[in-house]
Amino acid sequence: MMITRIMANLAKVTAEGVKGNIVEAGLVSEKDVAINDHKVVVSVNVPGDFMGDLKALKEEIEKRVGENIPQITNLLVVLTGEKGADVAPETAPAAEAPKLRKPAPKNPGVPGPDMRPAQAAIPGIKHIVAVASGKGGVGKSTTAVNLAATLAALGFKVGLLDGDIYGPSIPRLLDIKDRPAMKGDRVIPIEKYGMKVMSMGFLQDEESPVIWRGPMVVTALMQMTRDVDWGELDFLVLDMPPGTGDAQLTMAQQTPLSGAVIVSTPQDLALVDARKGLKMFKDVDVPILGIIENMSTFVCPHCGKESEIFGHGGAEADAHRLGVMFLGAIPLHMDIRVTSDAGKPCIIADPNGVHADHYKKVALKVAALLGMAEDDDED
Ligand SMILES: Nc1ncnc2c1ncn2[C@@H]1O[C@H](COP(=O)(O)OP(=O)(O)OP(=O)(O)O)[C@@H](O)[C@H]1O
Repeated sequence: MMITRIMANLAKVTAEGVKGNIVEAGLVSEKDVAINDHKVVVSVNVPGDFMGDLKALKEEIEKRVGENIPQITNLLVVLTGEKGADVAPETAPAAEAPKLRKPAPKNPGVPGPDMRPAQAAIPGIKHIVAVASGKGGVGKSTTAVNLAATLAALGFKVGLLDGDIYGPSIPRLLDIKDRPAMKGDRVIPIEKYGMKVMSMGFLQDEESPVIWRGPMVVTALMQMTRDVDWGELDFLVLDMPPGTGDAQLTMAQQTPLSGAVIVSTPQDLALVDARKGLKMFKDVDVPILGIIENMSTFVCPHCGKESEIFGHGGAEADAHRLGVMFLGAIPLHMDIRVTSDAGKPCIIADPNGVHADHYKKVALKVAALLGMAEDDDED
């Protein structure tokens, strides 16, 4: 079995101040190795008192893991833990935190071995905006893709990161079948519709998803945020995994977010799900930019008549009651689903259409809230 051979290879790695090898010392065990087909992700937990050279340790692990296992086509080694986290952000000196973000709470109470204070900003990226939802299926990814593509069409430099590594849908929503290239040890994002896009989906097969465990989700995402050659960006739109579990919470805490946008359907907003999303970001001190109501009204594709199936209108009031901004409403419309399925955001499929207009309003509001545009919309 491949896992046995990988563990044997890992047991060949020793590190300064670590007793025996890294397996014996408990830095890595079978549960830290994810194998998907021919792709392997190894997450190694470096203790806080480790005094050795982290980069050398990472390189040594990278060199050893694949020895005599030619079947491995992709290998991702992630150092986690108090110390290990220092190795990835080589490119991230103590830059100024995004201006909206308050300093990290001293004791945010986030569980997990790789808990650290909020990250330093990533050089070159002005704002990272998380798109989140309290639960799945509300159209979060569709909204993230449309928001990012619209910002790009408005002239901003935009990256889109699919953080939904459990079920990455962005390759499908943007009809991307290419695999990203590497430049040195950095991944070059795929360019599509004027955006730079990165997704775990580019590295895995749709049929056989990787089984991720909490801490690995976070470290994989951090690598995708920092080890990708994003260049200069005004916005990096981060499509979060749906829900508000520990992985999402840690992710929200460890990514230098300028703010979060919550996507909700009208019926969920009145319920607890959207509130959970809000609470999650508040708990880790990430500013909530506002709520986008998705599938707000139903527009009949035959007669064009709008029906408020879910009682549209309450969402805005609910948002205000919850003390957050209402960023706009996107109707439930067949065209949005059809163009998404065809891999085209609305702004590309019909740049002057009514749906593109809805997303433009939302995108401008987000940009304005982050000080990147004037918002002349009255509401
Ligand atoms: N405004 C809309 N009008 C019509 N269809 C929509 C709209 N928004 C999303 N959809 C459709 O709803 C489905 C779910 O959307 P999407 O995959 O974006 O949801 P999600 O919240 O990201 O789901 P997941 O929980 O899988 O991450 C898709 O088929 C999408 O095309």
